[in-house]
Amino acid sequence: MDGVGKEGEGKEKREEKVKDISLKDLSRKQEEFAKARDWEQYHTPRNLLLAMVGEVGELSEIFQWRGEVLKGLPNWEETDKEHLGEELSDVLLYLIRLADICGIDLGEAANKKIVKNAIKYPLPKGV
Ligand SMILES: Nc1ccn([C@H]2C[C@H](O)[C@@H](COP(=O)(O)OP(=O)(O)OP(=O)(O)O)O2)c(=O)n1
Repeated sequence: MDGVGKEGEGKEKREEKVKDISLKDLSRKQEEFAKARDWEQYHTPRNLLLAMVGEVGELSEIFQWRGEVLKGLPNWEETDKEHLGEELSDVLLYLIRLADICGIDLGEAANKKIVKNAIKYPLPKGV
C-alpha cells in the first residue's frame, strides 16, 4: 500500500501518516518486524496468544478504578488517550500476527462473521 513504509537497513520509520491501512498491511509490517529481529521463532500461536492476553490486561488497567467512562473520553488527558491508543494497538498487532501465524485471513473471517451475526440476530420487525 502506498504510504506504508518498510523497515530499511537499520533504519526504521517510526511514525508515518497513513490515510488508511489494511489488516494485510499491518500483518506484513509485523512479519517484517519479527523477521528483522529473528523473532519468528518466538512468534508461535501459543506465545502470541499469551502476549495478546497480557496486553489485554494492560489495556484493562487503563480503565481500572476510573468509574464509568464517557464516550469520546472527554475528561481524559491527552497522554492517557495516547497510552490507550498504544495498548489497543498492542492487542490488535498480536491478534493480527496470531491470525497470520495460524493461517487465518482475519479480514475475511471477520467479514464472514459479521454476516453470520446478522443472520443470528435479525433486525426487529418494522426496522
Ligand atoms: N516478541 C515480541 C515483542 C514485542 N512485539 C511487539 C508487539 C507489541 O505491539 C509490542 C509489545 O512490546 P512490549 O512487550 O515491550 O510491550 P509494551 O509496549 O506494552 O511495553 P510495556 O509492557 O513496557 O508497557 O511489541 C512483538 O511483536 N514481538
